[in-house]
Amino acid sequence: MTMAVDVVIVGAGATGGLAAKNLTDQGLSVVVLENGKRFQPPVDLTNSEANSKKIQWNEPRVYTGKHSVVPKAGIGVGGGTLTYLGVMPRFHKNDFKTYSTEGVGEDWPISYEDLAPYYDKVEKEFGVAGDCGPVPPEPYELPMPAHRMSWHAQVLAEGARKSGTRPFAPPIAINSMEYDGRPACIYCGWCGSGCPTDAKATSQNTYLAKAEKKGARVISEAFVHRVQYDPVQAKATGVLYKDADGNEHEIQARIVILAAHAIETPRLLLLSSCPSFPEGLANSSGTVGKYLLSHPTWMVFGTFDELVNAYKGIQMGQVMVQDFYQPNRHNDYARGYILLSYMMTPITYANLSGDFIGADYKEFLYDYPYTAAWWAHAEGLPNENNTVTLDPDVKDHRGLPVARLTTEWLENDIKLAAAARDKAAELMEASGARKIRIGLNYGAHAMGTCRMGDESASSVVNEYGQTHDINNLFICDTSVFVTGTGLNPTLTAMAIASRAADFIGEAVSKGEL
Ligand SMILES: Cc1cc2nc3c(=O)[nH]c(=O)nc-3n(C[C@H](O)[C@H](O)[C@H](O)COP(=O)(O)OP(=O)(O)OC[C@H]3O[C@@H](n4cnc5c(N)ncnc54)[C@H](O)[C@@H]3O)c2cc1C
Repeated sequence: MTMAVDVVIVGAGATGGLAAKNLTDQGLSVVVLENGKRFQPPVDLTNSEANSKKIQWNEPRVYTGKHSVVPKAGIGVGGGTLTYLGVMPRFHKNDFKTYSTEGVGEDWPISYEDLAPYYDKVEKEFGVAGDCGPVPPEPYELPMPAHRMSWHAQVLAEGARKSGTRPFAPPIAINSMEYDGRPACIYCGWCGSGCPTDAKATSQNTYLAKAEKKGARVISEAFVHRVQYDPVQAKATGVLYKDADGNEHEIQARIVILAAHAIETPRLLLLSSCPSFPEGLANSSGTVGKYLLSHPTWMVFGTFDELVNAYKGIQMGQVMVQDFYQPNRHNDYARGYILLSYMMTPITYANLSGDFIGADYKEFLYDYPYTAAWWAHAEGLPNENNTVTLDPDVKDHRGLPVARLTTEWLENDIKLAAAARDKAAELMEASGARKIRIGLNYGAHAMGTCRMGDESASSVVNEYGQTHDINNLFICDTSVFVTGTGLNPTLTAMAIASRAADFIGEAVSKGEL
């Protein structure tokens, strides 16, 4: 099958869905291609932890390097938002200027002020509840009030307050009241397995649903394996994809947008090498796949004499501490960290235990209903050697090389994460835990790999996600991040995508694209 449209978007996740809605509203014909299936959450994703296997990226990848990274990627119409936990804080002003403020990382070509109107817009369109907290980038209001803290969050907040910090209910994209036609949360605790009530905002139940009503087409089980390039026009001309039966299709488009997340977007560019771009499409800088960012994190568990039943309620972020986020020159590390409440369903709890074994492990499992948990979440600085490349040996079921991830934390990352872990343990003790256990240490989230910048020699895209090399090829997912910050990434990725979509619409109306 061959089809011709104005815009083809690869990936129906957080940013792809948003771009589809925005560009459809601007009158463009849009097709979104998604590798995963289309689920009906109330039917397909009800009350089973095993569901997360259906909606988390489940194709092979190769992990190398000294430290482990869990890219936290989704699959299916809705992408990562099907399984994410909805914590949606704004980045801070100095997050965009780490080099000028602390001499580490790099400055972004955009500032907080560039994104502020888009943060505001996305929070309203998507539906975010909560407070901006005691140290926001600027005071701001969210469209829904905060959720009442669960008992788990109250236990953690009490210790945090006793220790002199200011815990608060952070922004979270789960309805605290009926909003935009979706119901209020019933606190069933299945957020990560796919919200069965639609109270959690996903790309599927917000942007994509609206885009499809206006004529956008979302094709699921469509794996894009090549972006087509015409050297005569110096333009991307569309994409090739394989359907579930392995049949080949082509979509021709004036504009190609990659929104496949920070692992699959660079993989696709590397798979799309051609005589004009032998090292990967739009990779004249050689930076496609480099500077893979993630958050160095530790799980910190505290077990109490009384039942906590932390699995009741929203899984993550019913309480956050951001008092240690601001850089402080008295620290022996740069940047900052946050603490987030995080209690998971039983199998994930068992997996996040780290290396407890034998009787210790048995006791840890037994303690589940008595246990509270902080997720200590720090910033990992950009490192050119942290990469996504094509694995030379392992192929997917289509015969295509899979992504190979290489990661190593450097000294600052390790020190910062350790400070976050120790602070979480201190707060847990102040809450009255009788036993504190340090669980898994891993790199969470995936960002970077096609970073934005003003210089075409050292970055892949400009501030609007437009590749320096090919003016009708855009990237609008978390791969464009320059630094990872210590905060959850999705709201910022969506704000960037919203700004990129406005830029594309304007360029089209001026006849520039
Ligand atoms: C368990 C979990 C919890 C999380 N919790 C939070 C949280 O609380 N807060 C937060 O900010 N973030 C959270 N995240 C991360 C969040 O999901 C991602 O940051 C976000 O979804 C990234 O958006 P994206 O548009 O870049 O990519 P995604 O939303 O991942 O969408 C990319 C889509 O592209 C598809 N795709 C990939 N390759 C191809 C291809 N070649 N052809 C066709 N389709 C393709 C994928 O299947 C996927 O659906 C969490 C993630 C997980 C897994």
